[in-house]
Amino acid sequence: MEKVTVLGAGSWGTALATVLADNGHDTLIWSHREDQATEIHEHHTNAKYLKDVTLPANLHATANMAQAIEHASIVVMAVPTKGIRETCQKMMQTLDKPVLFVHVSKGIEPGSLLRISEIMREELPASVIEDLVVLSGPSHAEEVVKQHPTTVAASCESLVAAERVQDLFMNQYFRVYTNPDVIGVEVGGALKNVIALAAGAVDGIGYGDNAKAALITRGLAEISRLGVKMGAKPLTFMGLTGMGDLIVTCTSVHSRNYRAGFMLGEGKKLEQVLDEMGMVVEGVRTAKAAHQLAEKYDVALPISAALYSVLFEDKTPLDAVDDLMLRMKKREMDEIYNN
Ligand SMILES: NC(=O)C1=CN([C@@H]2O[C@H](COP(=O)(O)OP(=O)(O)OC[C@H]3O[C@@H](n4cnc5c(N)ncnc54)[C@H](O)[C@@H]3O)[C@@H](O)[C@H]2O)C=CC1
Ligand SMILES: O=C(CO)COP(=O)(O)O
Repeated sequence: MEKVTVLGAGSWGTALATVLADNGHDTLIWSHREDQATEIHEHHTNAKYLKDVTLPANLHATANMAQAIEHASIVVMAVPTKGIRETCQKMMQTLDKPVLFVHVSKGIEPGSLLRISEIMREELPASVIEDLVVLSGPSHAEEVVKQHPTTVAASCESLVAAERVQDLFMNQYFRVYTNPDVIGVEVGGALKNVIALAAGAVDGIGYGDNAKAALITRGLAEISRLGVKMGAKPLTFMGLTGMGDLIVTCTSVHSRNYRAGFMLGEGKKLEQVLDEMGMVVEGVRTAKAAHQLAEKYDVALPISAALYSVLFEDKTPLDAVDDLMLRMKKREMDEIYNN
């Protein structure tokens, strides 16, 4: 049995804490909100994020970071990308021992263009990082808490650390593979949210399955093209954290990115969409990062660029699709890895 603290009590932090508690680990979840910690600890619910779910009785919660850190030999970082730096800084007020970190967030920081593991290594001294493993893949919280079969990958250069995380989470309904390609896993997880916003938008416009299949396929091409330039292995994008997560996010009603995109396609403005969602829509910030990454690495990311113009340049989704369809002629395969 391991002593695990999950930082972040939204849908994903709570669902993963449930898996850990189901596996018999001594699991504590930390929320930055006192009311939410109390709800989880005393009532075994987290109603805003996981409706009609009763959490395991052996899952505990706190809003006290010092207590959360004191508890842990393993820390799971499950806050949205925007909160990663702040949470690391809060943690460092008390953390003075090495722990194994697992992060499960999917984003790239605009401006710095850092992946989550890079942000964490920037904020945390090496002396407190025993190892840092990424856990990612096609995994909606709403299905995990129902114990529906789910597969993900634990990614770290150290196979020993990746296997420890594999053992920590793995059970009958939650299957974990290992993958040493941290860059590919993080880039795939972050960029699929941008494509999912676009997939939601084409459905919101009222277009059909042909358009969505095109977005998924060409979306994977542009994610791979960028990822390879950033140092990822091409094959990773064919796996769970690439194609797998892209499929689930572009096609599931559970996806906040897909649902936000759908509303954009219906003609709603971004601000209104984000208000209505009330949960994190990671693809919006990552679309900004993608825009900057395209320039930095000199890679064409046409779907991400079209989405960016809808989100931040007031282009209508219909016009953005027209622009994509009328781009200059291309060969399908030559450009995937050679731009
Ligand atoms: N929901 C899902 O099924 C999955 C989510 N993820 C990723 O997990 C990460 C977290 O997402 P969710 O839990 O789904 O989001 P959510 O919107 O359901 O919950 C976010 C939680 O983080 C808290 N929070 C916001 N800012 C914070 C900060 N600065 N410091 C501490 N806590 C803060 C909120 O109060 C809330 O409890 C995201 O990067 C997401 O892409 C990954 C796989 C599946
Ligand atoms: O990453 C996810 C599923 O693997 C969750 O996606 P959303 O953030 O779009 O809900």
